[in-house]
Amino acid sequence: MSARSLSVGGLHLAAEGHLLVQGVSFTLRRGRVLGLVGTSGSGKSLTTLALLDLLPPGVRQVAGMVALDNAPVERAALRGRTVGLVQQAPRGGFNPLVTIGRHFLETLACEGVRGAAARDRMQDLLRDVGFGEPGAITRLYPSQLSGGMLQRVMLALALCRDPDFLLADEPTTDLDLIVQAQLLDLLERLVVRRGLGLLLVTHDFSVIARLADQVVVMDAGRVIEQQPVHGIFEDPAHPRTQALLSAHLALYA
Ligand SMILES: Nc1ncnc2c1ncn2[C@@H]1O[C@H](COP(=O)(O)OP(=O)(O)OP(=O)(O)O)[C@@H](O)[C@H]1O
Repeated sequence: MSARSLSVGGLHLAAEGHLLVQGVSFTLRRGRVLGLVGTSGSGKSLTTLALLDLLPPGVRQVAGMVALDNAPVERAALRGRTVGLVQQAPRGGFNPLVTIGRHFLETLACEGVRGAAARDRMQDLLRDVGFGEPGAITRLYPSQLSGGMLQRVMLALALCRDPDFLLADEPTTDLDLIVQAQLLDLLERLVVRRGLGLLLVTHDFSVIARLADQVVVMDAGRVIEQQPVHGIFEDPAHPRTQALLSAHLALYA
């Protein structure tokens, strides 16, 4: 049965004796978007990776737990089937010597889906992320696709196992504004249509304003504020959130 919520509680991460993330807790709900925002180095990516036990070498979890519907779970077992992951800079996430179709077929084979069933599923997934003619895309190599197209392919690959939750770490960084807007529209459609619970990691308050329901603000490894999106913009409580918002408005308002 599908889980309704994915929580992280009391997460502490350390490297070389220093705490990098301290006491981070939040809950992601199906059909909702949780924005995780903060300056560069505030601990957003490490927190996201810790949810799936994918921390880089040298960084270890010293406390904390991950739970589905409040029941603690083995994090590695969540990968793919329960929780999908999309990261920034999609070109680095592909094998340049292998076609897009091969990427799908290998991922689906891990699920035991092969042959015509795998090809049908691949076409459906590519249509779901907005490719009108999926057959043309599957024959191409990663270098033949734009950054925005690759990000959509990455998204489709993350959806191969029909996860309940999606972690998207800076999914629109490095994309031009039009492609960014298209990708955010697509993510919103997936949340509504599939009932995905989306963790949207970003340093960009415009992205938060566009998509998030609930917002967690991190600074120097800690959660400094957590509230519904309108509260973050209309009545930010923490001075650091206020400073981040002012900096954003000075640049973009
Ligand atoms: N492999 C690592 N070993 C040691 N320290 C690390 C490692 N990866 C990240 N850090 C440190 O952990 C802290 C949090 O990093 P993290 O990448 O989670 O930040 P972030 O908020 O995602 O930043 P950005 O928006 O730039 O991606 C930073 O101080 C960073 O230097």
